[in-house]
Amino acid sequence: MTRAPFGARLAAAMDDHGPLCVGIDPHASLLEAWGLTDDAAGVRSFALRVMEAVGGRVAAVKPQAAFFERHGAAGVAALEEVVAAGRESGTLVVVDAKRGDIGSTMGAYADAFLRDGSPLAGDALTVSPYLGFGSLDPAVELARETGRGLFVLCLTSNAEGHEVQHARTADGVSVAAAVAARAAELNAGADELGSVGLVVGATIGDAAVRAGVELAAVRGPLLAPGVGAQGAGAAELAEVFGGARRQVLASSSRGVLRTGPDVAALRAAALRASGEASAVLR
Ligand SMILES: O=c1ccn([C@@H]2O[C@H](COP(=O)(O)O)[C@@H](O)[C@H]2O)c(=O)[nH]1
Repeated sequence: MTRAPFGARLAAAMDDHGPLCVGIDPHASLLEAWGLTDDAAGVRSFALRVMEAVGGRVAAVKPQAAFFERHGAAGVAALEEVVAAGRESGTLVVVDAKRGDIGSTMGAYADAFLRDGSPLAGDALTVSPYLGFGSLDPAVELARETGRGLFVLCLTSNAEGHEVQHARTADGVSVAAAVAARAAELNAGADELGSVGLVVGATIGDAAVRAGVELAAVRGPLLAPGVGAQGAGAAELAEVFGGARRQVLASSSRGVLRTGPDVAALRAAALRASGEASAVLR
């Protein structure tokens, strides 16, 4: 199937709907709060209700694969339904599975999440470069071939990320800066926004500056989890992203999901979060 590159599709979606990605994280506690069972049927109802509320109204959704996988095959089947619902509503789907492995195995992950015809293939996948950036090559190649995108973990929103991401290579460059530089190389030929993005937490304060990561130079999208439940808001987005703010896709899961299960309330929360992100990022 021929489709425009992910970066171009995401840029258009953010222009149309604002720079918000709604995370679909069916935590056990949220399932209980929504009156749903903590099993695959509950996860399915939860996720499809979020899609009903926000499909066609926000730039992207980000199902967190772990919350589906914890319910086995039936949970994974629910994730497949979310991917299909995104396709039907025209909302981009970023599957947050954070895959990363030796190249030969990475090829199999790429087949699962990035190959046309796979029921788990959304529009983009989160990947981990911490087995070496080159180990991601099979995913990079297949994503390019199929017009899909990648978000490579760079500066994550959790405090523990620091010990790996701020470590220095033999050249004195931080690991995060080396990851960002490799992503920038892959985006070199892109017209507007490239298709190889980074994950940069909205909670990291001045860490990009301290790690020498030149966010704008990446020329790809910057997925920014941490908005809402992890404490980041407009001020934090402005601080972290500065001159790269137009590349940012802010991501909020529990901040929106807590307002469910009412569809209208979920939709209102998502639109409010999208408006707040637009005010600072667009
Ligand atoms: O650095 C990262 C990378 C990914 N995440 C994921 O985003 C959501 C955050 O959920 P909230 O409820 O909005 O806190 C979750 O799926 C994480 O796995 C992240 O938080 N930080």
